[in-house]
Amino acid sequence: MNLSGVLVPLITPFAEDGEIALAALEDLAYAALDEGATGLVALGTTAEVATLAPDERQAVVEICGRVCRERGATLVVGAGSSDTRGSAAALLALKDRADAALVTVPSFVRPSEAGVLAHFAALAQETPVPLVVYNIPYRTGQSVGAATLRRLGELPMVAGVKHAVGGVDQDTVTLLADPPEGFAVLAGDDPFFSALLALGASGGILASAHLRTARFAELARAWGAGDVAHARALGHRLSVMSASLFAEPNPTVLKGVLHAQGRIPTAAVRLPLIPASQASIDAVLRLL
Ligand SMILES: O=C(O)C1=N[C@H](C(=O)O)C[C@H](O)C1
Repeated sequence: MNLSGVLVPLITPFAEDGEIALAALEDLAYAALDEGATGLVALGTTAEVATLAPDERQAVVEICGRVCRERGATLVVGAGSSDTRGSAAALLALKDRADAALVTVPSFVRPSEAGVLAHFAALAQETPVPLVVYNIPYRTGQSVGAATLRRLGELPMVAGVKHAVGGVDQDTVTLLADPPEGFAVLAGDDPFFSALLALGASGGILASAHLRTARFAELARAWGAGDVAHARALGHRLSVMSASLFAEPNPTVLKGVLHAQGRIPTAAVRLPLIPASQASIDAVLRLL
């Protein structure tokens, strides 16, 4: 398993009849890996996972798993909920189907940081695959500070964190100054990818990397190699594109752009998301 470089959380393309466009999904998966991504994330937020039926989720994981196996790439699968027992059951179902699970900090419940730690400690005892904690307080309503993130990173089956706090705050700097041994800190807010790499993040899980995948991979390599001048300039350019992609709720703009490029059959999203405006889509197309 490789939790460095760029992992692409795939969108779920829909056909005219509203069903998943499986062939287009497979094409996106191959394209991401062939253009330099180290892995894929199936069933992330970007996949509109909340709207997918169980059989649809299974089909997505099967396609992503097959493509990753063929390419020798890492597959991370989104799993779990705000219910610890239910999350443990969902993780058991990933045995032999994923290299790692992306597990969001329990949302809406706001269990306290001690509760978050207890949740992941319980999951770490039962999970058959390593866990990547998804820390995204502006979606979950639960903040997790650097001290708790360090303790999470010391749990035996916790391999990393997808860190998406909407900026570069003191906890981010503190964590990256001294992460636990073998604990991968992955940027989860696309516009801050370059900034987190500069601070020592191992990579990122980035919806934006459906586009210009090779350049995002190049950015990770440039920071890793200490090529600061190149990394800084490239990072600024990609960050502008990422910010435009997130001008409306993810993945609505991204889907509009992929459709305009002819890579997916429709730009459709499922409610409660609504399609992005043409102005937002055009703004990204102008930057490509
Ligand atoms: O699905 C994901 O994983 C991602 N989701 C984030 C979000 O929608 O908030 C964005 C990030 O690029 C990856």
